[in-house]
Amino acid sequence: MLPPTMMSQQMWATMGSTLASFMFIWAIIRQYCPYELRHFLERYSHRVTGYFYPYIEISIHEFTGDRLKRSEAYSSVEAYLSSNTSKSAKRLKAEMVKDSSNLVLSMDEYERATDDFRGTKVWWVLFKSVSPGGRSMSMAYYPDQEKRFYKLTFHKKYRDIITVDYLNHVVNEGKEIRVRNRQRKLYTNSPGYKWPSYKQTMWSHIVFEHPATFETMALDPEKKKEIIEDLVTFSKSKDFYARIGKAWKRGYLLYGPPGTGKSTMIAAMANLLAYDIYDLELTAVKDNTELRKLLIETTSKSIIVIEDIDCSLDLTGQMKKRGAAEKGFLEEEVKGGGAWKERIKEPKEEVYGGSSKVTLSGLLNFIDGLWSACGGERLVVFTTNYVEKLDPALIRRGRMDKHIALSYCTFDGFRVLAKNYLRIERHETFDEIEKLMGVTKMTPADVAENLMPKSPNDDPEKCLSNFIQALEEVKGEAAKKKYEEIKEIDTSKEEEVAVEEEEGGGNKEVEGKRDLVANIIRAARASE
Ligand SMILES: Nc1ncnc2c1ncn2[C@@H]1O[C@H](COP(=O)(O)OP(=O)(O)OP(=O)(O)O)[C@@H](O)[C@H]1O
Ligand SMILES: [Mg+2]
Repeated sequence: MLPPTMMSQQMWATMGSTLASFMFIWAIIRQYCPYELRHFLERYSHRVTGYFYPYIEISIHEFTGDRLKRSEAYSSVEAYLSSNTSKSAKRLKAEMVKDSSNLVLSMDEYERATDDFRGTKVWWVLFKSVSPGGRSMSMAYYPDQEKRFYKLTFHKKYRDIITVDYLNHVVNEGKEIRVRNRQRKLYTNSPGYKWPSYKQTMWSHIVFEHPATFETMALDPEKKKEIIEDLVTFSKSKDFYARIGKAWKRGYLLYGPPGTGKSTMIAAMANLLAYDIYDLELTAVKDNTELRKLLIETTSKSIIVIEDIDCSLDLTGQMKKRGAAEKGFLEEEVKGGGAWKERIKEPKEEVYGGSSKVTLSGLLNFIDGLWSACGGERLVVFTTNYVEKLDPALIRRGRMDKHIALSYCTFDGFRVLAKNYLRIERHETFDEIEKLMGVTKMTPADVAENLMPKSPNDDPEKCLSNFIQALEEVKGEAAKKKYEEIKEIDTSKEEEVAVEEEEGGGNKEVEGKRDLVANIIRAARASE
């Protein structure tokens, strides 16, 4: 059977005149007949037309009920049609839709578009009706109200396939298109903020526009490939997680010295998967109940981040006692670096009225309790400089499924940064740089800083020579430090030797050490 749009001219003419006569008679009846009769006729006229009109129509309105919220179904249909029917529709409109990152094309009003679903043809039309404005009883003026709705028309013999399968397909695909095109957000729970009762969410947000990608990250290529594959596999595993009965989420623990790219990697993850980020400031959370509320408000396709987890929560009961001892540990860890001193982190002050009552068990519940399954498709990422300080329960597999160590910059990492910063892939100085990087410890943050032009006239050659100089300095500093340490041991040993020699014996170990110290001093002087 032909659709209404494709009937022959003659059929249209016959139908048109019948309809006109019918409308005329109907107008007279409406005016003169009593309400009961009119109501009866209205009910049965639909049935009568149903006998000779073999099409079914479904309307999807933009606003329903109180007009406060746009209908989800309408938005999904709009997104679906914008990508699927833009080829068949001839009049389209382009708009910058709220929360969308680019121009969105959609069918213009009264435009018809066809779609094909498993060999079944359907027709979509966007209609607009205007209800006239006027004055209310209080004489306040209210404007004309435009109501838009999509009308879907299909033959009645396809009722089941269209009302169930096709509509589901349209809504699901439309939702996915909306997620893909949306403006991504960076959410945070502001510390100490008193949430007004009318405010519906505990998160505040800005548009997320971090430029980091895995391509621009200085990371061992094998490791990079492994992490990307892990993330992409996760994002495509909805059915797998459902089959094994596990909530669709995955925990990542990123650890390493400051400036090795933990925060940068989170931004790269979000950009790879087009996820939002919820940056959770744990010390600003009053208690476990508030933590759960925050969790419930997060949406799917997002990364929940807790940075410096060791500084955020008294996981071992030792947080306040830490300090100097850990600083010492960290200095040991990053002694090869330069700018690390400013980046050493103190345990964070609790900001919620000075008494955050979030406990370890509250946090464990947050990660994998019953509530954690709400929303689905989420990554939970913890970062820390002190992985060994964390409670094993917190980071066991299943909670933090993947542990990623980020460390000092390798030569491969340097090459990525040289390509990003200087647009150089190969240079005669690279061999020397490779040798120097083999014996020094420099974080990617320091490498990046040293590759930056220091004046407007610095060309890539100059930046590379600055970098080599910085590597030499780090090497010299490390050698000096080693020398100081050995000298210290040596002095104490010398005292022992003096006693032993007085007693008539020699000490081979100390003699060996002396040679080593002499070599180190020579190396340190050479590098100065
Ligand atoms: N692996 C990397 N690749 C590219 N750039 C990096 C990398 N690591 C660090 N950087 C650069 O150094 C800066 C600091 O890095 P980032 O903030 O990610 O370090 P971090 O590991 O999170 O440090 P912290 O432990 O102090 O939070 C970044 O802005 C980035 O420019
Ligand atoms: Mg960081």
